[in-house]
Amino acid sequence: MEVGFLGLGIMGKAMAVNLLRNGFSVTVWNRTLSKCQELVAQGASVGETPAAVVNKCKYTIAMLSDPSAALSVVFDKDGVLEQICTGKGYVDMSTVDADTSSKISKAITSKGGYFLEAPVSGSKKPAEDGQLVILAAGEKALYEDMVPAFNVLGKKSFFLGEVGNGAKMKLVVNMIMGSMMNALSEGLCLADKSGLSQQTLLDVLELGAIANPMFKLKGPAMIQNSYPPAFPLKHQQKDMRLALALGDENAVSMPIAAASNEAFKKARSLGLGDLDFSAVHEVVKAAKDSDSA
Ligand SMILES: NC(=O)C1=CN([C@@H]2O[C@H](COP(=O)(O)OP(=O)(O)OC[C@H]3O[C@@H](n4cnc5c(N)ncnc54)[C@H](OP(=O)(O)O)[C@@H]3O)[C@@H](O)[C@H]2O)C=CC1
Ligand SMILES: O=CCCC(=O)O
Repeated sequence: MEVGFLGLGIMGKAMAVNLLRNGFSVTVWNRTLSKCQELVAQGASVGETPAAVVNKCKYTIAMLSDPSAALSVVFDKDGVLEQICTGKGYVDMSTVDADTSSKISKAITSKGGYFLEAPVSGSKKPAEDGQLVILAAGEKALYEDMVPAFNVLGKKSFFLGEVGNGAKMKLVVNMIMGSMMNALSEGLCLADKSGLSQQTLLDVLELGAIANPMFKLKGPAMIQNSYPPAFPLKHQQKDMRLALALGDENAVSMPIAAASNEAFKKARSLGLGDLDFSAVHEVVKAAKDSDSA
């Protein structure tokens, strides 16, 4: 199966490599074109523009940072829209809001193309290991065509119906995740300030009802003030912002998410946006230090 792949950031690179390793023929494009070279070394071809990739491939996947990037790659000069046509499919796996996804869907389908949104749950390591959870919605026939690729990229795919449902599900999941990260950070601070071992707290959590892979993976590094980026904090803040907007639209009060968003925003303002989202711990710690001063 030949696929195009647009966007070789933390996630896109790992996903494209996985497709190559599993026998897919992959043509890649990235805004910073030099990042394509690592993929070429692993057997990929390069398209000079998104339009060139779509022209070459029946199916094109995108994994881009945010709504503005997702729109730009489709609508700008040399973008996807210039070459999409009947018989071609476009699969956007970026985390965006439902409105962005709908705009892209309408544009693609107006040219006769098929559109699927397919954001993912799971981070850098699951992307490398083909263990993502895929939250697809849109054109069912395209979903079925993509099953061989989704089986390589993920451990489970959901088809959630009409365009927007995948985006919304992803935002709900990440809203919960961002709030959980803030709760873990506060817990680590509380343990520390009250004379308890943070590592022992993690050991206790791991054995109880709220054990989860995120606490297990991120907790030990947080204790060491280490935040190597797997899921960049700037993207988590974008997801909190988009989830809060979804809450506004539906009149759902989300005070916990709103407070967490403020902490992520503060972290961004301190220049921590490119670190892992667990770096919000620095903001939570600083607040606790100033409270006790
Ligand atoms: N990291 C993670 O754990 C996860 C991330 N996601 C989501 O996946 C998406 C990608 O995340 P991730 O790989 O971590 O992000 P990165 O920041 O590592 O990569 C972002 C990608 O988007 C490209 N890009 C940014 N702006 C533009 C633009 N205006 N036009 C064209 N391309 C652009 C970047 O190109 P360039 O190299 O030129 O900067 C890069 O290829 C995001 O929506 C994120 O929320 C979903 C699940 C997990
Ligand atoms: O959007 C990012 C999700 C990260 C994760 O699921 O671990």
